Amino acid sequence: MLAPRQVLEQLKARLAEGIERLPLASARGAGGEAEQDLVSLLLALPRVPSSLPQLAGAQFQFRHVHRDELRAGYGTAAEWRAQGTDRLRHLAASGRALRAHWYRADPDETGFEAFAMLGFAASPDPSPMIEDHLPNALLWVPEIGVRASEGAAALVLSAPRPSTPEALLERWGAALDALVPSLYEPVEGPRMAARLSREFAEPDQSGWAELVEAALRAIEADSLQKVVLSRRLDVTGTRRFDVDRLLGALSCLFPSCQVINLRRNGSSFIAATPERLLRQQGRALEVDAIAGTADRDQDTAADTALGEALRASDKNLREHRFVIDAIREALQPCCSDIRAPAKPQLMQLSNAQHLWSPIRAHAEAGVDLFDLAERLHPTPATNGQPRHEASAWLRQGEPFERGWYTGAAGTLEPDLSGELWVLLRCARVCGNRAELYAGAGIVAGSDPATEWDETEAKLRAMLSALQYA
Ligand SMILES: C=C(O[C@H]1C=CC=C(C(=O)O)[C@@H]1O)C(=O)O
Repeated sequence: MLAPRQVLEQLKARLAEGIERLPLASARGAGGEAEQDLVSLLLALPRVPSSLPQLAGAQFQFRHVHRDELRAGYGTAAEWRAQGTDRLRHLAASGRALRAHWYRADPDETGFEAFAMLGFAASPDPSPMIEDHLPNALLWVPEIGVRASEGAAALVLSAPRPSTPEALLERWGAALDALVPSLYEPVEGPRMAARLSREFAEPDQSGWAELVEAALRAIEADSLQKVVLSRRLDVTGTRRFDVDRLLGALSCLFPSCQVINLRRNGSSFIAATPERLLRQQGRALEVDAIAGTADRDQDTAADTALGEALRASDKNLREHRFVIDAIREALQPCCSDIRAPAKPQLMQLSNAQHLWSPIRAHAEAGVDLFDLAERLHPTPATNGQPRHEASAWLRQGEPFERGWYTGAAGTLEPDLSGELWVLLRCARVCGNRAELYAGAGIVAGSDPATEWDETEAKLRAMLSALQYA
């Protein structure tokens, strides 16, 4: 097996030759310079990375253990930000312009593609409080991307053009020096469990009960059918949280979830989410409807009984049905062959089990990830039904801003297909502080105390991992 130094030397030796294959002069004439031209060079990595290091500066990571997939991005080759109700339309315009001007070379025939990160906060409303960490909505092409699946891996080096071979050799050479040796460092194991102190909860349990009662009154009055309420919990640890270890612990505890890290301006937004907003591959779509939750039990018979009770629960099935119906309605105008299973399946995680309906559909020609995100987000799994009434009710009723919690993030391919995950089971982590978020769907028949316990179970996902980070 090649040593990290040899991997770096091999990549650097191939850099100049790879750069020669890129068209570096701008092909655009006068008047066509408003949007960004990009070049990307893909280089095979002779070894799959064992770790994704936390380097200084902006970076993102997506790792899914069961799917054996990882994607990471470091630094910035290009980015676009947007906010307000048209945020996705603005980013779509940039993405569509980029699609026609993104030149890629894959001299090693890795078969991988270049990629960008697309993500956005729960609400399109601009917020200075959140802006200092992540902008409201962001399309971000990293300077150096890492991509691995099924035992193969590649680096994707990207830069704006026009450029020169000398400039790229210097810039990408430095980026490889900073990243490659640390891709093969041994993964740090978990530490002894640290004590976490609960510092601040919004709402507290009695405020939560009032909020649930108010939601039930709105449902009784027929102005809402479902609304998803959430809470924020701030904790401090007895030591600084180590983001690498935290991501490792989450991947270990939740191997069927997408573990995400979005790091900018000194803090990390971290999630281990079971819910995919959508995956588009060509014209094939997969969308998850996840809603309806029960606890787990260490005793197998008791655990099975909890799962069976969940699948038979009228309240949970109604909560779930709103999500399926809204997804169908959102996809109908631009998709055909929309198929949902007759009955929801059970998705079992280490802290909770959910009702889950994987929905499949076929997108019409020309429909891309931006269109689909705009139509689907937010589903009643995180917002409510009807959509606009539930958003308006939450804006008035919820005592804090959700920020990126219940927003979405994922990766976009140059053909504008890709994958987005709903940002659940998440925390914003900075030093020894973490802000955690969790919510629960309220429908007629919901009980405030049971819903509180459900949010506690959801918070446990991140709390248990933070202890070992
Ligand atoms: C809003 C959250 O979960 C959603 C996703 C799955 C199950 C849910 C539920 O049963 O209420 C929620 O709709 C959260 O985890 O914060």
